Amino acid sequence: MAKSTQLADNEVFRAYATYTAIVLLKMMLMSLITAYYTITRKAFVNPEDTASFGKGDSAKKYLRTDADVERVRRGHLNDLENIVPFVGIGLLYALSGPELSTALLHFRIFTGARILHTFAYLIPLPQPGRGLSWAVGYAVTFSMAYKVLKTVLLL
Ligand SMILES: N[C@@H](CCC(=O)N[C@@H](CS)C(=O)NCC(=O)O)C(=O)O
Repeated sequence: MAKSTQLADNEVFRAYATYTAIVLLKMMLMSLITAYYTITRKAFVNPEDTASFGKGDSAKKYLRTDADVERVRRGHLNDLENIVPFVGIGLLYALSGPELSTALLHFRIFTGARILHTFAYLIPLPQPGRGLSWAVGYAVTFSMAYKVLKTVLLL
């Protein structure tokens, strides 16, 4: 086995890497779900994607938007708006020397909140389910940013 680097020996960094990989994989799954809905609903947004259904008007009817496909796309966009900040701020946070238990709490709550947000958006669950899951994830990232600034602030 290759020799581990110092970062991989740091438990907080390992926790960060673990949960970051989980939420990024979850976000990547949104592409597959989008593709599934696009194909099963036969709702395409690019003319070239309908080519296999023939030419002219027979293919044109598949060039449309579908409520379910758009819902997954909005869920994916919301992941981008929230998971990308988590990845950046989470890395700075992991390097700012937090307690392992506190860091794990942040990472676990964020990951759980984003998974819940996806279920709430796709099922869909009645509000405020989605709103609350979004707010919890957002608050976790905010809390990590606060800790980073409290630790390293240099203006
Ligand atoms: N870009 C978001 C900003 C606010 C936000 O993320 N709200 C959460 C809780 S209501 C959400 O799930 N928004 C739905 C979405 O982004 O499509 C929006 O337009 O709603």
